[in-house]
Amino acid sequence: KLPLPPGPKGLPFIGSLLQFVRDKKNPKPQWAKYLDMGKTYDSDIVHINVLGDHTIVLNTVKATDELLEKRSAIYSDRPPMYMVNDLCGWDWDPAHLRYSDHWRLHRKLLHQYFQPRAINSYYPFQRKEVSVLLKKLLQSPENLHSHVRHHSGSIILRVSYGITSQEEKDYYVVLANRAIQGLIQAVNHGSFLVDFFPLLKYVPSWVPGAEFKRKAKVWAQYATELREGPWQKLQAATAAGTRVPSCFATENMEKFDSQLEEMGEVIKNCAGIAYLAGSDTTVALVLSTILMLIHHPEVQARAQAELDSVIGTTRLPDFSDRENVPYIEAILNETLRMYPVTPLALPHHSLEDDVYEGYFIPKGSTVVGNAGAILHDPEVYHDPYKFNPDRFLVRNPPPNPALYAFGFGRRICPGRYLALDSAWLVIACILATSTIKKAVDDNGNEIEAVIDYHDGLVWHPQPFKCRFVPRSSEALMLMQTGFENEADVE
Ligand code: HEM
Repeated sequence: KLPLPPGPKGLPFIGSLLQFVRDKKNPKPQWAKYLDMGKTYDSDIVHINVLGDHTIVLNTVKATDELLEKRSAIYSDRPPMYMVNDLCGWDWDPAHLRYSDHWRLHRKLLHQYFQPRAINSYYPFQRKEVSVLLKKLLQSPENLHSHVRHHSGSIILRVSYGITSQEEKDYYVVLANRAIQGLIQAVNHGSFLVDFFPLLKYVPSWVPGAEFKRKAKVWAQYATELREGPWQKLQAATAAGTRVPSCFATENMEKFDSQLEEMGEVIKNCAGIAYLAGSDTTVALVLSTILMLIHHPEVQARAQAELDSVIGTTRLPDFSDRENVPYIEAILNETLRMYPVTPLALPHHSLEDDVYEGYFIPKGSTVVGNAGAILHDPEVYHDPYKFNPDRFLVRNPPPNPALYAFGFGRRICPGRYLALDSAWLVIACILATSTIKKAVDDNGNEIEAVIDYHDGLVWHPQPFKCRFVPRSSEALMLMQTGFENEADVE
């Protein structure tokens, strides 16, 4: 008998479909639209009904803590996601699996390999790839976005599949990027009617209006290539007796040698999602940080002063320096707060009827933790639209944004430590060696690096240009040589 949380009334039957889900005219990102909706109804949770499908958006820490964390036993499922899973072939993806023992098997494997205790064995690959990146930024800064994508992709391909050849890394980075573009569109809850009318998936693709089926066919092909490509390559190398360096796939195949019939698929799925998730998200974090630094030369100068005084100018910063240079950490935290990579995380799904603050939440609701709203909540982060790394360096700092920027409860991102390590080393090494400046055109005029974001599952800055100006001849040398000790790391 309790009311549903407040939200737009919508039309009979179709609910808010036209009014909200398809609202393309409002330029605000989706997380901000949800936040506005909460303000309109003066509630920290809102309910949206589309064709009888209930979406509940949680706009505050209080609501996500209570439901997604404390009551995680009933909020850790995923919605069925017909477009992306049934039509685009992503049903193997551990991030989309229903809350079950099958999901737990995947989660355990990922946790063991990507937990904080395990990830320092990947430092050598991260140092090696930063060395490659620094050299590229010096030579062709105009290709910044591609360089950063290849940097993140190369690390995760090495860690997941033991891929070391540059040519293969480059090939698979492109392949992942293509698959991600389809996934990002297909996964967005509300973009395709088939998510509300599952029977539509049986409509033949030649029927007028079945454009979604034709798109799904192309995207499914990319999804298959992503999952099969590096995996088949690894299997062929193993069968041929060619040495594959130790990695997630080989270590787990050895560990589960006697159970490969059951575990082979699980290992393959986990390697696939690590490859996918690690290829795109870290890129967005690194690019957003660079963009913020271009706009805040005073922040760069302060970070460089800290690096110089703690590390000196004759070597690159390394992971062992991390706790001694808190300002770099604060810059990353502040970027993650202002421009969270996944502002709406991934949707959860409720397994039982529930009640929150007198509101009824029906079983089977899609539940969205609005990280974007939380990270811009003035009650938690004072003056939230101002870029201010110092907020994290006071005696009682606000919560670390990583608590919300990587999702919630039992589905929280297992790759978060790896991602933060990779981004930290890139930013620390760039700042130690160069000053990031606006690019200049042929006439010597500065080109504005516009802060503009592509809204979607992953919040990417639109392409922008800049230059990396070495801070001294010593710094130039460091950019050219990188971490010399890691040059031979496989
Ligand atoms: C800046 C980088 C990253 C961000 C912002 C990010 C964010 C997220 C978010 C928001 C979720 C959904 C959590 C939820 O449902 O509440 C997630 C899930 C996941 N992420 Fe990440 N991620 C990042 C990097 C990575 C990396 C490098 C890996 C590689 C291991 C990874 C692997 C996964 C997996 C496997 C899941 C599915 C978890 C599950 O459903 O149980 N992520 N990530």
